[in-house]
Amino acid sequence: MHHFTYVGSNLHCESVDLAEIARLYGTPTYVYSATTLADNYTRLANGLAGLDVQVCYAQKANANIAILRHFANLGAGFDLVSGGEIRRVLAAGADVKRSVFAGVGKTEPEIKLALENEIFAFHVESEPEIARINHVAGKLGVKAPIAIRINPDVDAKTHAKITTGKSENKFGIPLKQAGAAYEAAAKYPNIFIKGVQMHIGSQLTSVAPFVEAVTKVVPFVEELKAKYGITYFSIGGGIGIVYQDALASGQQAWWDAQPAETRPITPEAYGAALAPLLKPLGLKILLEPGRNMVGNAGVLLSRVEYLKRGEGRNFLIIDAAMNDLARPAMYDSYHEIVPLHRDTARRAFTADVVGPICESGDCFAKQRPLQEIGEGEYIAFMSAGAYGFSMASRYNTRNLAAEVLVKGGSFELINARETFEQQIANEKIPAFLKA
Ligand SMILES: Cc1ncc(COP(=O)(O)O)c(C=O)c1O
Ligand SMILES: N[C@@H](CCCC[NH3+])C(=O)O
Repeated sequence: MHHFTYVGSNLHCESVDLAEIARLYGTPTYVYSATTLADNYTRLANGLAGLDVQVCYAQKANANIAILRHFANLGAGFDLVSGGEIRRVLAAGADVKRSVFAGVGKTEPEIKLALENEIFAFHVESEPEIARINHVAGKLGVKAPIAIRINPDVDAKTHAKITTGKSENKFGIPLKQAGAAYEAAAKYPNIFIKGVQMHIGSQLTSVAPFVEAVTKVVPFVEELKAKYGITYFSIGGGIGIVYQDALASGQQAWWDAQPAETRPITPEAYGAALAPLLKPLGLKILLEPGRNMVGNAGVLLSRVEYLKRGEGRNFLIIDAAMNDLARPAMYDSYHEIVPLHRDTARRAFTADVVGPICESGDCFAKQRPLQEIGEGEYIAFMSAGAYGFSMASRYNTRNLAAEVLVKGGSFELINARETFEQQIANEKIPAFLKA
């Protein structure tokens, strides 16, 4: 469920008219619902009620410090993949002690920063990384807590670019080699074996691959508990969200109307399927959800610049582009596109919705049925809260979008639109070119 809905003819986030935000701050602008964010956190934590659960929100999905603070206030830690992400936790005034550090390429300065801030654990992705963590911990005179990321070789049945738990993926250590990796880790003087981790992919739309992976790994987890006294098992993130029919899926009635076999995954179904497998372990269970926490809590607002009527094709040219929301260009992913002002009296038409960037890939939707809409009107991309702003770039010297957080009837800018001065500030012309 989410809190984006039409009130009369106008699309609202909670009780704020989104057109008001578009007019006030301009576009493209991301808008997030604080209530949806909180609901998503609570539903997931409650889905595994009865277990000792720690939610480590995967910050890569949306790293705005206001959102981090909101989740931290609710009790979340974070799943981090860079020194920059550690710095964001600190900037949000949150605690790194409840956070884990993943990623295949951790550098020495990043490991040092994590240790200095007493990271909950490193999620180790290779044997050479264990040696490096041991070395940095030794220099600091501390013991580094680690968990090894297991690659269970399970098909997550998601997009090839975001599946991570197959043996051909670069992530983790294969289950068959993991025992030896733990034995090697146990020999290092500055390493403390704390847990075990896995993450099989993103945007999973069914619980079956999660069940398969957990079932496959559980005997090994039991062995690790007996051998090393590990205290936690992180089952990663990956729970998918609804992209098609995103607006309707904000209503309970929509979920109830879906046939049981094809009903999209919910935190409740995820919890119900996994809790019985996890409970007997008697371990703390870490979850690393990203998309499911923020995806349906955000929209991207954009303004129509031109309606170009091509040969047998309409092009709706808008002021957002692939640099603002890269998912359609990168993964051919679908985002529902809706007008901020709905007018049922208007004709329907189909259009390619495109941005102003000089690439044919700068296309959000092809031949999309829409209400006829024209210059100066606003649209919203639904389900844009995850991997939207966090993947934005400045391609074509475009400034990064603004971000706004709504709660009830209030809203506040949580990231002002970048200016060209800010964008260019770090660049300089070297003296040898100033002839
Ligand atoms: C290690 C790890 N944990 C958690 C996540 C979050 O994934 P998602 O946003 O699909 O929940 C990712 C990204 O896929 C990841 O690589
Ligand atoms: N960036 C991807 C998800 C990657 C998940 C990160 N491990 C997306 O937009 O769907």
